[in-house]
Amino acid sequence: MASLELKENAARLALQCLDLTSLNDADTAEDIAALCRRAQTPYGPVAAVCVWPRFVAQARAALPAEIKVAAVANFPDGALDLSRALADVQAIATAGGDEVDVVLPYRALMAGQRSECAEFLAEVRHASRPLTLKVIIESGELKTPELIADAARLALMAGADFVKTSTGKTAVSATPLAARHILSEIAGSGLVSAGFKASGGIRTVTDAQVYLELAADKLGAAALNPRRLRFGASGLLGDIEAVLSGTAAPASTASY
Ligand SMILES: O=C[C@H](O)COP(=O)(O)O
Repeated sequence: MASLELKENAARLALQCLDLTSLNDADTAEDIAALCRRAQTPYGPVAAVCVWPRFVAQARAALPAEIKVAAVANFPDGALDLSRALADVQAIATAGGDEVDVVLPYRALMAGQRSECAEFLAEVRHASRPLTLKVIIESGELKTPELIADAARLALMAGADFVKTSTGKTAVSATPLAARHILSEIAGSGLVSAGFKASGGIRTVTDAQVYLELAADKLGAAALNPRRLRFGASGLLGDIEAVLSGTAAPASTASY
């Protein structure tokens, strides 16, 4: 298949799997209105928008049901603060949100508080049902393959629907290496409905192609859909649209 066609296919998949994100401290209602307009592109809808809990009701009212509204909990610091996380979950659910992206207390995990983290996730999972739950493990801070794999296992054992790499607020966000470790845990879990979300620093279709290839390799090509794969990104949509409108530079290489 020609590389340009592969890149267009990647752009289409990335669009279908995109959690179009705005998580700036200074976000306003006008910013979120603009985000919701951007979510409905000439090439089709994104999977979801991802916002602060205080914007969930506005986003839900502005969007068709096919576009999910995700919001963040325990974000971005990932404190071991269950009451705050549960308050975020409650706010998201009450406002009509569809999906919760909760930050794992990753510093607590690094400090050896594994059972506390498991309990935290179990409580968040319980409180967030029936919403989709994504657990942000902050792989760039965990750093080692062992901790990244263990965090992914904890998320999956708690019943997370997705394991998500990053908040986008730390020095290192999604990396292909971290993605490989997380995808291996998802594949090894045997949970055929569990998915992967790459987030933070993904700006181009070429960036996204790397994760599409990894997901296809580890989970199978049938998993390249928004039920199993998401991209969390604030800046990727522009390049997706450029590729789909034919104005982007031709792809160099791609295969999956
Ligand atoms: O969850 C998604 C991230 O916060 C987005 O990060 P980004 O602004 O680097 O795309």
